[in-house]
Amino acid sequence: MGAELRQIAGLLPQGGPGPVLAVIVCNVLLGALPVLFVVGTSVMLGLIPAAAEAGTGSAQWSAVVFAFVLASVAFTAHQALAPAQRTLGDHLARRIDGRLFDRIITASLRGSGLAALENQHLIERLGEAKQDLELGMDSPGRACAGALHLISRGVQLLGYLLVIGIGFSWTAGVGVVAAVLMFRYGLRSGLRKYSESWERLTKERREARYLRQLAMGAAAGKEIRTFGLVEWLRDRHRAVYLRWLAPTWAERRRLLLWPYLRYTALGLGITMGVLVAVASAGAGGASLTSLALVTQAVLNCLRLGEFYPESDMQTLHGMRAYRALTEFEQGAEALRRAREPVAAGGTAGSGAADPTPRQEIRFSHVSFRYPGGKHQVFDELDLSIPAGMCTAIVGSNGAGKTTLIKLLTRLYEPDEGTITIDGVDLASFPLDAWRSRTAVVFQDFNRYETSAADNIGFGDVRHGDVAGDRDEIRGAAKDAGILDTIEVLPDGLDTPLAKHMARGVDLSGGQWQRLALARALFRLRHNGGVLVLDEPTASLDARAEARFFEEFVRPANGATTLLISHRFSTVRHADHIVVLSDGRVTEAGSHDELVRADGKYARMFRLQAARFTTATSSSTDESEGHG
Ligand SMILES: Nc1ncnc2c1ncn2[C@@H]1O[C@H](COP(=O)(O)OP(=O)(O)OP(=O)(O)O)[C@@H](O)[C@H]1O
Repeated sequence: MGAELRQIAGLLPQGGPGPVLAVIVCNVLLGALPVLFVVGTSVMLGLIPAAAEAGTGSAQWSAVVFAFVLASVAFTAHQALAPAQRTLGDHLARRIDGRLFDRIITASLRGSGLAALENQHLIERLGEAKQDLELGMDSPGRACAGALHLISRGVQLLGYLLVIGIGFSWTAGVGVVAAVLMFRYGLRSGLRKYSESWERLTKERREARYLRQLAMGAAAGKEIRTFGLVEWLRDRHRAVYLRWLAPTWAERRRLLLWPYLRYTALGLGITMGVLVAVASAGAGGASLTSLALVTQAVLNCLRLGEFYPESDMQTLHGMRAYRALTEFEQGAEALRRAREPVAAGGTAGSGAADPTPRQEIRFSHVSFRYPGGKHQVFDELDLSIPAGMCTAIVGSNGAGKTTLIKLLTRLYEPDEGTITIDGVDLASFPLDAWRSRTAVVFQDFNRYETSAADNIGFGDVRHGDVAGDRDEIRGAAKDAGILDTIEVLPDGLDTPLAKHMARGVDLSGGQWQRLALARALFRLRHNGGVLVLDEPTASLDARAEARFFEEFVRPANGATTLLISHRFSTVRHADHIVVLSDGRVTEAGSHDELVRADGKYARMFRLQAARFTTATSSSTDESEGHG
């Protein structure tokens, strides 16, 4: 508890002084009022015999009425304040969780590189933090509110200690408080151990969650049905769930039940002793008031040994998300320090601040391995990408083509070697200046759930209002061959591209790909100099693919284009073709040169051409049918 309370105390200021103070005051009152009620009712009880004798209107009678009013006010105020405890606590929790959401977003977006977001351990920690915060049941905000709610129980305990101590005996008061603390200790330590064992089963819970997600998603749903995986999925989920449930129940009995019973028995023993002492004091002539006072105080105290629903689980589990977030922040920071460029960049050695290539982009002796990765993706890679032309990169799966783009866009830095622009180290240009020159269509491009205009305008948000530059957006859409599709949507360029939004629609895979191309073109129109295309025709139909080079790559005139594709019908038109294999360039030249050289490129080309010829000779012109 100590470490958790320290973390909670460190987080509390995030809630703001006003809300924290309000929760504290509310809890102090909620703790004091029941004690006041006990005092009021006990005093009233003690005064009744004398008041009955003196009759109405006597001073004794007025004293009874005063004690009654005091007890009633205490009772009513407690009833009225109890909902405020929850409301104020909720408000504080939301404020603190809101701040942590900001931290999650900041931590995720921090830095210019991608290493933290591609690190399995860190991304899991981030996911855990996000999930607990989103659920909001045992979040750090709830832990803070829960810890402050403990004040109310603490004030009550202290009040009863004073009542028993003053009204009867300090030894009895300390004994009862000790019994209560013992109940609580048994309960809390059982809960804590259970919570630790729960965290040990994270792997099983994650797998069960993953299987549930598979069952509920449309994307996976297609394969699950067509491959007949329904039974497999159901059985697997049940098995994983039981694998997680069985030890959980065993632990519950071991960690929660037995310690709870042991400590409860001890606490009850002490309490019984105190009650017997109170009873014998009563027989020995103690006053009615002190007898009522002590009996009520002892019984109410006993109730404080129970589970606190407003605090216990929250303070035990709530800080899990905070720890996960802190771990992500620290891990990401360490990765960044080790692997990332200084985002502001340095000054270009040549004195030129503009990184637009005029002669070539060159990879010289570049070696690279992903952080924590087992194998070297590049080993002394040497590669020249001539400026103003289209260079195509081909290679088998896993050869490192996408990694090459990540290095070029400086999402990662080479472990060794340099990338230069016209002889100047790329790392010496300001990162923003370089990124603003590059337009990239990634293989797994984003599908933004916003309007079609935004989806294109995101290509260059620095151009004022994202969707404001309508003519340019239309121009880019036209060049990417998607304008006709957009114009027939319910609200044209303003149509939201998400089915769950009002008047929203979804596009086909190929239409989305054209939209991603339009986004890159929009950037080229404003700022580009380098165009990077990773599998840009993967979802295009045959006719669009055949025309892709002429209609899309050629018009990007003057841009230095890097094209990655497995489709040789696209690749063959490139000015320069490079074959990547085993982390190095094994062949380079024009299509004709490489075919003449009769190496790997020629073999891959012939293989695809032969397939195409066989396919087309055995069917009618299928491509026309899809156009
Ligand atoms: N984030 C990552 N962390 C660790 N290893 C990675 C990561 N991304 C890719 N790799 C590994 O790096 C190697 C190169 O991957 P890359 O995605 O660059 O290949 P590719 O040539 O683009 O493949 P494909 O043609 O299948 O798209 C592969 O062995 C892959 O497993």
